[in-house]
Amino acid sequence: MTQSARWIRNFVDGEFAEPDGPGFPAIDPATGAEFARVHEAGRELVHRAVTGARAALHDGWADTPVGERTALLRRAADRIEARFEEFVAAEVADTGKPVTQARELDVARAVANFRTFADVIAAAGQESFVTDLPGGARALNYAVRKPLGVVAVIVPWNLPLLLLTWKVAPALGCGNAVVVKPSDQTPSTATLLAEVLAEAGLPAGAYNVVHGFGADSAGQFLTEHPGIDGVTFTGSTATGTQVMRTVAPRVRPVSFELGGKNAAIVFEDADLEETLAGLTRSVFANTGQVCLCTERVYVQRAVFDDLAAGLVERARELRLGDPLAEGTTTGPLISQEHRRKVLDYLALAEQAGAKTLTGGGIPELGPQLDGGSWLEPTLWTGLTNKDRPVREEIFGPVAALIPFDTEDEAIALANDTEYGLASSIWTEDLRRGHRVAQAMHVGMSWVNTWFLRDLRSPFGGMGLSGIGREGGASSLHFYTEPTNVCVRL
Ligand SMILES: NC(=O)c1ccc[n+]([C@@H]2O[C@H](COP(=O)([O-])OP(=O)(O)OC[C@H]3O[C@@H](n4cnc5c(N)ncnc54)[C@H](O)[C@@H]3O)[C@@H](O)[C@H]2O)c1
Ligand SMILES: O=C/C=C/C=C(\O)C(=O)O
Repeated sequence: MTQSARWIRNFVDGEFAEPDGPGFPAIDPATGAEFARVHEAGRELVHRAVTGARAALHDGWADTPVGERTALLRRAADRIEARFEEFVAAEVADTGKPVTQARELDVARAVANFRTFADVIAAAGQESFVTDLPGGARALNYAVRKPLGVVAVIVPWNLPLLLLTWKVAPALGCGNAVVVKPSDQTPSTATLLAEVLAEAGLPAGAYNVVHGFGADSAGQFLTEHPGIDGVTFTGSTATGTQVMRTVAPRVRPVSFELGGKNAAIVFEDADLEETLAGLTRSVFANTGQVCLCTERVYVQRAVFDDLAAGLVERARELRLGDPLAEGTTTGPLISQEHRRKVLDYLALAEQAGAKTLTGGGIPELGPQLDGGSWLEPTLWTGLTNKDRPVREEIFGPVAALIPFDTEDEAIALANDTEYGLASSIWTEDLRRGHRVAQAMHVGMSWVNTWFLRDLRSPFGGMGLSGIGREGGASSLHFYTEPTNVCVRL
C-alpha cells in the first residue's frame, strides 16, 4: 500500500504541528484503502498540549463572561453548518458510514450539541439557600461554579463528531480547556473542528487534538499527565477501567460512557409495523456500532414468529454499498480487526446452537468494495441468556431473538446483564410501558421508540456501562467545580 501524501495533523496550542515521523495510516473502511497519514503525538507533544491548555485558562479563557462563551458556541455551530459537507465527507472517509446518516445524524447532532449547550449554559442559575438559624438569625448559602480546568476528552470511532462535540461543547461552554484524543481510526473530524473553533474565535490552547493510540501512546500519555483535571471518556468498558486505574492515584473526576448489551422487549400488543421499523434502526443503525444498539430482542411468544419474519425481511432490505450512493443504508464495520471480532461471535453463536435467520457471512459487493470490512446484517434464534453472544457486547449488525411468556419473565431476562445502558419497550399499553421501562436497570429506557434524544436529559449508563451522566445540567455538574459560600447575615 503506497504511503499517502496528505497528513492529518495534531493541533496544539493554537497551531497544527509539523509531522516528525512516519505516522500511521488513515484507512477507508469501505474499501480498505489508505487515504492519508496521521501524525502520532508523542509524550512531548501531549505535554505541550496540556501545558498550552493550562496557559489558555490562565490567559483569560476560564474567566471569559458566560455570554461570550455561549456566543462562541453558537458561532461554532454556525461554522460547522457553513462547512457541513466538509464534515460529512471527513466522517464518511473515516468510517465508511452512509452519507445520508453522516448528514442526518453525525454532523447534524454536532450543530445541535453546540446550540443546546449554548442555551443550557446561558440559562443556568446557581444553587442558593436562605438558612434559618436559632433566634431568628439567618445565613445565605450560595454555590458558585468554576471550570473544572484542563479536561481530557477521549472518544471512540463509531460516532466520532457526535460524541466529540457532545463533550467539547459543554466543556468549553463552562470555561474549560480541552485536550482531545480521537480514536486512531477516526482522526479527521476532530482535526477539522480545530479549524472551525479557531474561526469562531476560540483562543489558542483552549482546544487541542493529539492523535494516537491508547497504551504507550497519546491516550495513555494524556490520562497520566499530572496537568489533567478530569477525564471524559466514551469507549469500551475494558478501556474505561484502564483509564480509571491511570487517574486514580490523582483522584481525578471521570465521566464514563462505556459499552452496553441492550435489550428490547416486544409485547404481544405492540404495533408490529412501528416495532419492526424501530427495531430495524435499533439493531442495524450505524451497522450496529452504536453503544445504544439492541443486541437482545425479547419477544412475547404469541407474536414471536411474525416479529422474527418481519425483522428478517427488513434486514434483507438493507442496502450495503458505496457510502456516497444515496440509496445506501448500511456501511461496513470500522475495520478488518473489528470484523474478525464480530465473525468470532457468529462462530460462537453457531457453536451454541443458534439458528441464523438471515446474514451470517461476508457479502460480495464487487471489486471496488471487497477490500472493505463488510458484514451481512445477522439475526439469530435458538440462543439463551447463558450464551456468550447474548451476554457480551458484539458491537455489530447482529441480534438474538428470544421468546418470553410473562412480563415478569421479560424484565428478569432484560435485566440479566452486568451492563446497564439502554433498553426499548414496545407495547400499546402505556401503563405497562412506563412500568417496565422504569423496571429496567439502565440509564435510558425508550418506550415505542429508540435513540430519540432530548439533549437536556441525563445520558449515560450504570454497571459496566459507565459512571455519571452528561446532557443538560448533568454536563454542567461534571464540567464545573462548585464552591459553596455561606454568609452569616
Ligand atoms: N456508552 C457510550 O456512549 C459509547 C459510545 C460509543 C462507543 N462506546 C463503546 O466503545 C467501544 C467501541 O469503541 P472503541 O473501540 O473506540 O473503544 P476503545 O475503548 O477501544 O477506545 C476508545 C478511545 O479510548 C482510547 N484508548 C484506548 N486505550 C486507552 C488507554 N489505555 N488510555 C487512554 N485512552 C485509550 C482509544 O484510542 C479511543 O480513542 C464499544 O465497547 C462501545 O460500546 C460506548
Ligand atoms: O454510541 C453511542 C452513542 C452515544 C450517543 C450520545 O452520547 C448522544 O446521543 O448524546
